Amino acid sequence: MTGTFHHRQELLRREAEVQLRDRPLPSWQKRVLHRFAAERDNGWYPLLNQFAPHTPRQRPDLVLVGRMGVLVVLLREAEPDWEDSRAAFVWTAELLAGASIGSGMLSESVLRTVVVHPIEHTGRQGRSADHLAITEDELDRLLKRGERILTSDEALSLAKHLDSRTFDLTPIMWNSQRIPRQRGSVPEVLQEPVAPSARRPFRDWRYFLDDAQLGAVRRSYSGPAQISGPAGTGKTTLALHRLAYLARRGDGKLLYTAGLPLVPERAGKRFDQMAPELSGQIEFTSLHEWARGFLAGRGRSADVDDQEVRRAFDAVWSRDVVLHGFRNSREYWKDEVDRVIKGRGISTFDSYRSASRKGRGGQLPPEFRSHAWRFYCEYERELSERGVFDHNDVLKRALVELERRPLPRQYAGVVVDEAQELTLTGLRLAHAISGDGPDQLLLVGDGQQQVLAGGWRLSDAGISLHGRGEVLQHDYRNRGRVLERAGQVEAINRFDEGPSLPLNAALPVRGGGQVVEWHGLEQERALLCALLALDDDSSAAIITETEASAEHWLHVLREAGVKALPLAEWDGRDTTDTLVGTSLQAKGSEFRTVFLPAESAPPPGSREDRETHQRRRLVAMARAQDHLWLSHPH
Ligand SMILES: Nc1ncnc2c1ncn2[C@@H]1O[C@H](COP(=O)(O)OP(=O)(O)OP(=O)(O)O)[C@@H](O)[C@H]1O
Repeated sequence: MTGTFHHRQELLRREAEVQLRDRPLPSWQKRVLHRFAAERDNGWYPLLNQFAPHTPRQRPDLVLVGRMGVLVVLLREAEPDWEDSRAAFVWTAELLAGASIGSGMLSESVLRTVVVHPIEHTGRQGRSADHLAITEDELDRLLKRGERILTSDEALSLAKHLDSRTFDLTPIMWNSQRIPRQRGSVPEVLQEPVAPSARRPFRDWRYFLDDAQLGAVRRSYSGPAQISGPAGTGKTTLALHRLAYLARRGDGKLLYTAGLPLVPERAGKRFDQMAPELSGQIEFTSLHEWARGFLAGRGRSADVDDQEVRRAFDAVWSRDVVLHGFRNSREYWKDEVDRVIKGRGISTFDSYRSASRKGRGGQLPPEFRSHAWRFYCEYERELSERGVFDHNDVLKRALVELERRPLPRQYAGVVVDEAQELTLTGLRLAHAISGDGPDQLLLVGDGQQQVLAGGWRLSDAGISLHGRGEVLQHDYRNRGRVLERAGQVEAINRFDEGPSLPLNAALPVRGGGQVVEWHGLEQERALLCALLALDDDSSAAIITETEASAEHWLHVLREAGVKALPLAEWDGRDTTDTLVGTSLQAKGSEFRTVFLPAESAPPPGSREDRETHQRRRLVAMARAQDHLWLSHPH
């Protein structure tokens, strides 16, 4: 078979020689092209630039499409400029925009720029942030090694798509009207089965950005900018692509941070899948972690003893008699201290008396403001007597330290995801890290998904958008029925910064989906049956409102022998375990199937509790891609 295989390759090579005979290409480039053409039977489709060898500097000489992806090939004697190799990549990516494969779309991750040099080239070789540089004798590295990320049909449809989109690329050794059958001589190693794209998890990142997303990725913003849009519209996706775009420009380190823990780590994992070669240029960390690391770097201790902080608060709460009378909720007063007083950086009673309590609903009568202030002062005293500080103090200290002595080298750009969850101090800190320069700060968020108390105006932090905002509308995550159901949740957006859209105005990209509304007495049994009946091992999660309920379901699953993982411990990696956690812990994630069991917690009393409850419910439902299982109290 090997003999036949080589014979066949030799025939193809000769056929290519004939086809390229009249092209005035240097002989080394011809050798490379013959080699590529000889791979036709192995499912590679070459498209040659019609101007080659006088290809414009910023265009590829050749695009090669195969099961290992789309190669943007530059045949160059010398190392191309960074801008040229990037421009060739972008040009090809733009041609591919809108190309679909099976049920999915493509992402930049299938594209790779490769610079091929003549054999005698002695300059830089190997992988750079932007491309792989090899010499002509190393072509096997491209053609034989590497992960197969497309099926043969997908590769063919992409090659055809490219052929139909431009006259600049001409198929060589294949014709989009008449595709030669692949021969039986294909080595077995190339015939490994590839899961049909329909069954691949949608989060594979095999898609290109839509026009609105792509525009925002590339736009040059003269100052801070904002991306908003309902759940599932690709805000994080866009932010990550923008980071990749900025990283490729190579102006320095970038920061992705968020107003919530877990989110940056999961985003980092997504980024690794998308552009692993750029991961080293971007720091993924929560704002609190960033502040702790920064203070530690300045020789200042910043470790928070959560238990001691809790004890300090509980000591004050247990002595209180007045605030209980206004609202008997520890969480409410904890939020007042954390998210309003400390979160807004209020340091005198006078400023608290007149402070906006944005996002807190209901008025707090003046006498209660003074009690709340006294409560706060006692809490501060408790903290200092115990020799500890809380998370707000860490952010505040970092902010003060940064104002005292700015970063020696600024980030080339800062993305703040889930921005609606930041406190005002958090926002000020993010702004102090990024500065106001062009492309320095990108705020990403959706007020309808705000799950933590509080709020602010950008102007409170001295940030001005001047219309630099984009609103996304196409929901790529939730199938039609899931989106319709989640959109019915009355989740009020109290976060009125910049333009926004509610979930029920989002346009589903994928129809169908399934919503089960379960009513009955034996919820545990029903949920377990539905979980076990899932026809595949794609991702599933049980999302609850309270941590106690999450604990309960973890226990139920484990008792039933179902492998379960707490969402709080999950970093975003693929897993076949069922994930269990609260809607807060589910932020920045998505699952094929989501279960929302009914909970026995007392119904929320105050208006703001009810609103928060509804927003959390929306967040939970909007994590579901295809199936949503809702249980209703009997
Ligand atoms: N242009 C696109 N084509 C196909 N899929 C896309 C596109 N943009 C985003 N997606 C996919 O849609 C899903 C949701 O994207 P993403 O998590 O970025 O949304 P989001 O707006 O940040 O959501 P949320 O606000 O709920 O966190 C992801 O699976 C993402 O890969």
